[in-house]
Amino acid sequence: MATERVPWLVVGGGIAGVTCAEQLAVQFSENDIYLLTAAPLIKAATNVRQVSRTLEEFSVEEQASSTLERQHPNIRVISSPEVITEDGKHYIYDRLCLCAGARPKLIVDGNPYVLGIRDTDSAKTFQSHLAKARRVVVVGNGGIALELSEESRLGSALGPDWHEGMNLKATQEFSRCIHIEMECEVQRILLSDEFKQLNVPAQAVPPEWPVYVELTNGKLYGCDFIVSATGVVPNVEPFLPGNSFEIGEDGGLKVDDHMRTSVPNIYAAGDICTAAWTPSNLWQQMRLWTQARQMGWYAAKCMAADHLGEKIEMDFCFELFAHVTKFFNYKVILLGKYNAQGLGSDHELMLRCTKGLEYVKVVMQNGRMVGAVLIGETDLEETFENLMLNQMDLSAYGEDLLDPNIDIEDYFD
Ligand SMILES: Cc1cc2nc3c(=O)[nH]c(=O)nc-3n(C[C@H](O)[C@H](O)[C@H](O)COP(=O)(O)OP(=O)(O)OC[C@H]3O[C@@H](n4cnc5c(N)ncnc54)[C@H](O)[C@@H]3O)c2cc1C
Ligand SMILES: NC(=O)C1=CN([C@@H]2O[C@H](COP(=O)(O)OP(=O)(O)OC[C@H]3O[C@@H](n4cnc5c(N)ncnc54)[C@H](OP(=O)(O)O)[C@@H]3O)[C@@H](O)[C@H]2O)C=CC1
Repeated sequence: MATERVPWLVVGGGIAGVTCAEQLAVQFSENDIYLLTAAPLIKAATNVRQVSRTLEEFSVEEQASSTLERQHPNIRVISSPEVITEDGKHYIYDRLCLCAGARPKLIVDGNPYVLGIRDTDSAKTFQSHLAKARRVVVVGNGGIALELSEESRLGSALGPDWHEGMNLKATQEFSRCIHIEMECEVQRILLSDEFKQLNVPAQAVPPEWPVYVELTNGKLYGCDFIVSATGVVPNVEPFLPGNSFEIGEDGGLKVDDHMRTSVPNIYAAGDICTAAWTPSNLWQQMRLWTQARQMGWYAAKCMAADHLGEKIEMDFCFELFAHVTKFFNYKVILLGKYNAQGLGSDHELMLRCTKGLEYVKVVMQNGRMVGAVLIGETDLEETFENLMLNQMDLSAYGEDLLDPNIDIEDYFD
């Protein structure tokens, strides 16, 4: 078997892997950085804009690997799926960072009527199914479900604006309405033959669909196909044989505050990893593009620091959870414990809403602001971010905090 010794090896051409390789390439310009990826195209963050101390916006571009190699002449991209690659080459590394992402967690595996959306190929499959569909059932209540309900049109993980430029049109009948079933789960999925054996009266559910979902609230819906938008599972399997990685509860490779896995000299970043350090009170891991970039960058800094025997502080971006995105064409900013995650009943909520314009929710605990959801052009992100980072006691301000007649920015300057 051909063996090559490489100082720096990064696996995965998604945002975490590419950011990590780019950072190493800048820091060690005299070394070759090897980026190994299964897909022919890589993902790069472009037009990065710092919105505030912890919030950043950027576009994600799918690029040929040659573009990355042109920008960083010391990066070598190898299109192959393993550290022992398909063509039999064996890479021995000094330090390795695993950034192989995650895949959709489907409600059932192996059912041809149940689709997940992750990469360009799965989005295309979804698009072709949708073109012929009269009715689609979307299972889940997260990012993808929200984006799908927004438009009845509808390699590496897709990300912001993944549906732009895709003709995601269903048949006319489907375009007419969105029906939401709350507080229930899918009990079972029936193919049309199985459904027929139930002898359901025709007027209750017209027996004309290829697949049916039975919900825990007793309702039964027929549809052309089901989208399982129910989160992701980290892609750890290819790396487990022969290694003793510690695995987190959510199936990711556990990493410490230096992005180190439990195996010496192997780091991990992005969707594949589980943050196993004690987090700041205002940060939580979510498998997002933003965090993939931050972790990829920070992993490279940690690999470099360990190599040089230097100390490194936890990066500031892990102080406060901050995510900016768009839903229904509204700017959406999520800060800190925006959904009162982990706070139990020990919190208060304050709301301000102007229909069609803005929605502001803050989460307070012991008079301190610990989380916020800002929808629309509220212009409050920087002030709220500071209030959360400072943990200033705001009890005296009460509901004035959200009074639209008070210029809160001046107030706390
Ligand atoms: C439909 C959709 C919309 C999304 N929208 C948003 C959004 O608006 N905002 C946001 O912040 N996040 C969004 N996300 C989440 C975001 O895309 C992911 O969190 C992010 O892309 C994770 O980056 P990553 O680099 O860790 O993994 P990935 O982007 O999945 O990259 C993994 C890379 O590893 C390679 N790979 C996998 N296995 C191997 C192997 N065995 N050997 C070699 N290479 C391998 C893959 O080919 C790929 O290049 C969205 C996700 C989806 C699916
Ligand atoms: N604009 C953005 O920022 C976007 C981000 N993304 C990211 O892409 C990834 C994939 O998105 P998505 O699949 O929507 O994942 P998310 O993690 O966003 O949401 C998964 C949803 O599925 C629900 N769920 C989990 N298991 C089941 C089940 N068995 N039956 C019914 N519901 C279930 C969860 O409910 P519960 O909460 O109760 O557990 C949750 O509401 C995520 O990392 C997401 O953050 C995707 C699209 C847009």
